[in-house]
This record gives sequence, structure tokens and C-alpha cells, in this order.
Amino acid sequence: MADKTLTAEERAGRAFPVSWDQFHRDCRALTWRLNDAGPFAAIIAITRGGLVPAAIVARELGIRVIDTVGIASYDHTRQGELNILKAISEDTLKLGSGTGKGLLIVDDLVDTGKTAQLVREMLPDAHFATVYAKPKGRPLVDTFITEVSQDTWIFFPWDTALSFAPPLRDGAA
Ligand SMILES: O=P(O)(O)OC[C@H]1O[C@H](OP(=O)(O)OP(=O)(O)O)[C@H](O)[C@@H]1O
Ligand SMILES: Nc1nc2[nH]cnc2c(=O)[nH]1
Ligand SMILES: [Mg+2]
Repeated sequence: MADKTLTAEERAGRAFPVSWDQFHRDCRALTWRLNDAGPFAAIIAITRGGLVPAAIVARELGIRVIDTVGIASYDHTRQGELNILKAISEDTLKLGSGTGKGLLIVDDLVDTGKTAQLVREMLPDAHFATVYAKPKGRPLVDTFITEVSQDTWIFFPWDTALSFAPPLRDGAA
């Protein structure tokens, strides 16, 4: 049974820090794959994590209609109830014929897949893309770039800062 006193990050154990450069490259690689799956009438970014990849993908694919769906589940690193903070707009739903056909949903990652599942229920025919995917959430994603193990915590560049790293011989991991 999962230890409820540990955060999701602590349970993960392994760290996968991603730099801005790396993230930009991975988003561009994602766009190459999405180019064959489109065209898309609009992008729906799952905020907040989906905002940065959505901006890069929109720029590369020339998509100018961008909507958001606001979902929060992690309080920093602890997953709680899923909260819909902002629904998809009526205009976007109409563009996707009510089912999401021809629409692209973008998020930074899937982990347990709970967020993805909720958005998929809103737009079952939309194309779902993430930059990173963990095995539990992977079946819910149509297109992604890099798979990381379930026990990995991904650190995004907007959540981190450069800091001193102790040398290996002083006990650094
Ligand atoms: O597959 P899951 O286990 O549902 O986790 C994935 C979701 O968790 C993170 O969002 P978070 O809820 O932390 O909010 P944020 O995007 O505002 O950081 C991430 O951006 C995904 O949206
Ligand atoms: N930053 C970050 N947020 C998450 N939310 C769910 N899993 C993760 C993860 O691995 N990294
Ligand atoms: Mg998110």
C-alpha cells in the first residue's frame, strides 16, 4: 500500500530534471509527430502544465485558436481530488462538433492518467498529446515523446532554479 505520509515526489525516488533547452527540443519533436496526426482546428491546454508546451506546439503548427481547461490535482507534489477550475469554452466545443473531433489537447505529462481520463471524458474524439508519459497514464495518450518510469519525478524548468550540486565524492547521488 502507498505510504500516505510521503509526497508523490518522495515516493517516486528518481529525479528527472528537464532544462528549458531540453523541454523546447522535446516539444519540437512532439510537433513533428503531431504534424502527421492533424490538421487541428484548435488546441486545448490543460493548465497550468500544458501552457508552455501548447504555446510551442501552436507556434510550430500555426494554430492560433487556443483554449484552456483548468484542472488541479497535485498540491505541489501530493495528489488530491481532481478539481475543474475552468471548463472548455462553448466556442471550442462547437469547433470540435461537441466530441472534440479535430481538436488537440496538450499537457506536459501523464502520470497516473487521472487528469487525462477526465479531459478525455469531456472530449472523447480529440487527439491527446503530452511531452512525457509514465506507464500508468500512457494508454490514455495518443502522441508523446519520452517515457519515464513510474518511480520518476519530472522537474520542469519553470519549477526549478540553478543551484550548487555537491561533488560525487562528498556523497552526491
Ligand atoms: O496523470 P496525473 O496523475 O493526473 O498527473 C498529471 C497532471 O499532474 C500535473 O498537473 P497538476 O495537477 O500538478 O497541476 P499544474 O498543471 O497546475 O501544475 C501535470 O501537469 C498533469 O496535468
Ligand atoms: N512536476 C511534476 N508534476 C507531476 N504531476 C504528476 N507527476 C508529476 C511529475 O513527475 N512531475
Ligand atoms: Mg497539470
